[in-house]
Amino acid sequence: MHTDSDHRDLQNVSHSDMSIRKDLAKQIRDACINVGFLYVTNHGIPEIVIKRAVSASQIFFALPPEKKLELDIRETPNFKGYTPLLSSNLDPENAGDMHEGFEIGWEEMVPKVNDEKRVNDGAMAGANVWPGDLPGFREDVLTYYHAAVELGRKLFPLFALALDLDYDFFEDKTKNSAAIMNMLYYPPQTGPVNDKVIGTGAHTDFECFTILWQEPGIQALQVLNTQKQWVDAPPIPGTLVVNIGDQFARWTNDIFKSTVHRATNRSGVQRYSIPLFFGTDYDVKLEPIPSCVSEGHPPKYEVVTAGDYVKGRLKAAYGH
Ligand SMILES: O=C(O)CCC(=O)C(=O)O
Ligand SMILES: [Fe+2]
Repeated sequence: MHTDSDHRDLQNVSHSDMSIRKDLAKQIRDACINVGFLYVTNHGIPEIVIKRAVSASQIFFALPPEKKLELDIRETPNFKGYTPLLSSNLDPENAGDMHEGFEIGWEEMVPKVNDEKRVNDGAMAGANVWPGDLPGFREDVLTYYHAAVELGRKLFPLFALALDLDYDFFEDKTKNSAAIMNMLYYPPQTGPVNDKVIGTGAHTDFECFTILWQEPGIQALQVLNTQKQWVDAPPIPGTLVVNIGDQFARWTNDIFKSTVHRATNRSGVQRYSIPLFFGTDYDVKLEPIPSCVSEGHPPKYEVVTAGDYVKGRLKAAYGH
């Protein structure tokens, strides 16, 4: 999971020469079909943007509990805001996830009166909530969010090419704002190891793909390989992790692998991570791409809209 062959250099992600883009897509295809996880370099998000978002996260999670609970995710429509420790649970076998979170969806940096993107969020509509007295917090978090969304928008054409589709196949399906970002804080877990209490329980992500920043120097993320062994996916400086989620498994009738993963922080120090989950627009139906279906490989999944699907999965994770 962390050899050079798992790295994809995104320098040419939007190259004007389509054959160069197709070469890159071919490399991505292997990772999508075989492991569902890859590291990307030259991802284009400036280090300072990452740094500011992480500092903002550290300051937010250090607030007193009652301040954070003013933004309780259980009190907002459609999963925006603060998740206290142990109040989400991604693996029903577990007692709850040993992390705190702060979740946001699409928002313009300068709020618009009629933000068309957000208005079109349908099943997932609901404004972000922000702490009142943290100067610069919203700006630092949204700056990272927009940079990561921009990266995500460049990756959709690459995934389309990796599936032998036109590069713009997902363009009319990704016009709105189906990008949820979750800033995560994992307190150190020391003492006896209890397999039922881990940072983020074993799960697959719900959307098309995830772009994950993880704290350098701390091993926590693990990926389940085809032999059902947990393989470490350590943070690698200068890279981001990109992994396939269940919407892509549905689009591709399981040709792209949405791989089970989990995270636990046994490092003895605090850990932060920031996944950003990209889906197709919430009103788009998750239908298998024709070339991924055949007589020998019939459709595996019932067709649902992306919004209903994500909402259902979030409800299960947050228990409301
Ligand atoms: O914290 C991490 O490294 C992974 C988090 C994750 O998998 C998730 O939130 O879906
Ligand atoms: Fe995940």
